[in-house]
Amino acid sequence: MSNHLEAKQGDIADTVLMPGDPLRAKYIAETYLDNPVCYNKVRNAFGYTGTYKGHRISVQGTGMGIPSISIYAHELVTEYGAKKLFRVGTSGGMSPDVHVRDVVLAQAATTDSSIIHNIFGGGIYYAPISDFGLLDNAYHAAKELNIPVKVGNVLAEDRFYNDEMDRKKLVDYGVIATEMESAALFLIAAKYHVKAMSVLTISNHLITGESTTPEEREKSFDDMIKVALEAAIR
Ligand SMILES: O=P(O)(O)O[C@H]1O[C@H](CO)[C@@H](O)[C@H]1O
Ligand SMILES: O=c1cc[nH]c(=O)[nH]1
Repeated sequence: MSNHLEAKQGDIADTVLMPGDPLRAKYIAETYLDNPVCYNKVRNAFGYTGTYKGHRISVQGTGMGIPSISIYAHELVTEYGAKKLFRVGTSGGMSPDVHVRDVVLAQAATTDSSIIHNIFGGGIYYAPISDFGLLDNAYHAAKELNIPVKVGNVLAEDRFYNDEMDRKKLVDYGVIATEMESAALFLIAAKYHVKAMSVLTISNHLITGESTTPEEREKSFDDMIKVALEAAIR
């Protein structure tokens, strides 16, 4: 048991998929895992462990934003020994090169989060990046599954509603999509010498206005989930 998870030691696998939405965790466990067992219901942040093609995998809802995922990532790694973390999340398209339902592999996560900058101070802007091995696995898993992916720099921003953000400049500098957690996940993984990456689905587009319903967001992003699961067992 940790501060926010009621799992017992051994209940959580080394490899954990981490959607922001706890109901997406339930959907992934019930749809893709054999014999899923729910190990956490604290705060409705559902967590399950089961097997995928014979490999033990957990899926843990992390909530929204850097403070929330930081709690779950920290406890999964330091209290339960998780070693490979895959965020599976929705994201807003920013570049004209991405469209609704595209799968994005986050190579790096640019951020405005003071949580990240405050760790280093002294003018340092740390560059949180995906683990190259996991990224490589996800890229090749997607190729084998015939699922097209875009690989690039994503924005992990502190505010969902943020009309002060200069998105055009970020797109000019290669940022393709926005979400709210990856920078913290990559930073925590670096701190504890474990591996992390993010597989995202474009759920809406901030420039074109394309969007999806909450039900679609909860259930229909199977390509992202398949890429993460296949990457996890490679
Ligand atoms: O779909 P999830 O994984 O929650 O991710 C995205 O959706 C939430 C905002 O709607 C933020 O958590 C953002 O990162
Ligand atoms: O953080 C997010 C997630 C999905 N869509 C957005 O526009 N922002």
